[in-house]
Amino acid sequence: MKTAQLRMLILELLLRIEKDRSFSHLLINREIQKSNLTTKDEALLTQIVYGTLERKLTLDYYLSSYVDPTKKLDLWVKVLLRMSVYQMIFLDKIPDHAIIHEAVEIAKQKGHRGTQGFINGVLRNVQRKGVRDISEISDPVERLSIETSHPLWLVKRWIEQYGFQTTQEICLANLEEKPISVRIQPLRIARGEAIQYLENEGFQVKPSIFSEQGIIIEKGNILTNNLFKQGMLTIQDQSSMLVAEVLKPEPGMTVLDACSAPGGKATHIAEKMKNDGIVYAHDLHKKKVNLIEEKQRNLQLSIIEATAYDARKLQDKYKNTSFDRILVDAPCSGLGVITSKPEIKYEKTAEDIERLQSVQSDILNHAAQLLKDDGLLVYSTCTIEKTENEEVIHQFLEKNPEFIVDTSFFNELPEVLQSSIGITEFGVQLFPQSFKTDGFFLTRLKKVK
Ligand SMILES: C[S@@+](CC[C@H](N)C(=O)[O-])C[C@H]1O[C@@H](n2cnc3c(N)ncnc32)[C@H](O)[C@@H]1O
Repeated sequence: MKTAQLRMLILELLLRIEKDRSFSHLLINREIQKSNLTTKDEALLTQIVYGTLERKLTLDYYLSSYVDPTKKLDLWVKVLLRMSVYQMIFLDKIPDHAIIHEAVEIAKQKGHRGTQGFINGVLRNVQRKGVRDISEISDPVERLSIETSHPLWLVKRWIEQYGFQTTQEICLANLEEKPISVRIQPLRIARGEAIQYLENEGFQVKPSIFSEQGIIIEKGNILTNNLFKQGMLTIQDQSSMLVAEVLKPEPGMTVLDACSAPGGKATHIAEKMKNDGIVYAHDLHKKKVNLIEEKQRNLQLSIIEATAYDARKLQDKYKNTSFDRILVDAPCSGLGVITSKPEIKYEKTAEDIERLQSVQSDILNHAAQLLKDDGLLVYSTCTIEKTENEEVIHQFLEKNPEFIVDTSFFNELPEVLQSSIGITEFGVQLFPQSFKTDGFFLTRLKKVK
């Protein structure tokens, strides 16, 4: 693909993410599959799209020296300036004059002469005079917000919850690349065998400490690998692998997965059950239920029965059934997965967090009534918000005094994990900076005997 064409494609992708609130990773993957890009172009596209998104507030701060903030700009002009400045400041692959030339060429195709001149002028200023120094921002909280490109309200909220230093670590970790991790399908391949195979294929990998099924891929494209294509491996963040480990499902059990799509954890549970027993997997959205079925097929499992159902009404469905194990992997703000989905930090609001807490509590309250007396229930989310985690559990325990947090699960975690993360009276919160995983919360509940 010609350079100008590639830049135009990047601009269009960024515009779609801005306008349609599309998930960047889904959009990029789809585009890569469709466009037949070379590996080099693929890497450049991914880097510029993610980088521009990740650094949006920093880039706007840089641009504010040369663009009058009261001037109304078309969205494409703003995005084109951002992606150009991103390349000029954060990448050293392409010379500034080439970046400016390409931006002006794009402007030629999309706008009129005035816009070309404007874009050329702004970028030439950046080239000649450089950008504003962030260290000039005197307020440390505002500085952190601009430096790491996290909205001020979110930074303030995290500082209230975790203090300045942890918040700074969270924000910085959200800008770091996170290695992909995969889970072996243990009924089809052993971890050692998979590691050997991948190493022979030129991959750089290492075993995960989170789960005996986990492998971290440090180098190599797993999507095109045969083990992945044949369903011997599935992609899953290491933090998510903890869920089935902590739930401890056994062969022959009856398990409920209340919020299951796309089935990452349901399939892990089925693997741990040696594909013997039954996992009732539900999701609110019918379309998403297909994803659970597809994952089950790919991994050659058969005990998951997936149907669309609102988890807030589970008691109506299972009037005469109770479960050995229940998983509530609740819908959440996703503020723990900003590394892979940077747009989340700009899109979520404090109101979203409050609204989600009410859905989470509702689902947990309903699902928990279906637990057998000696059963175990895991509640998890991929967010670092106490409102969606600790507070949900706190309120649940107040309403349901027959339940307690089964803190013994902490001692079952790998020792390295135990020594680096803490458990509160409500559960375990993983941060993205601790192990290069998603930010993730989980806890295990059981009934008082
Ligand atoms: C965190 S995701 C689940 C991820 C899944 N457990 C996995 O490991 O692949 C939360 C899911 O809850 C679903 N959901 C949202 N509201 C729901 C409800 N009221 N009942 C059931 N599922 C719901 C969403 O569609 C979403 O797929």
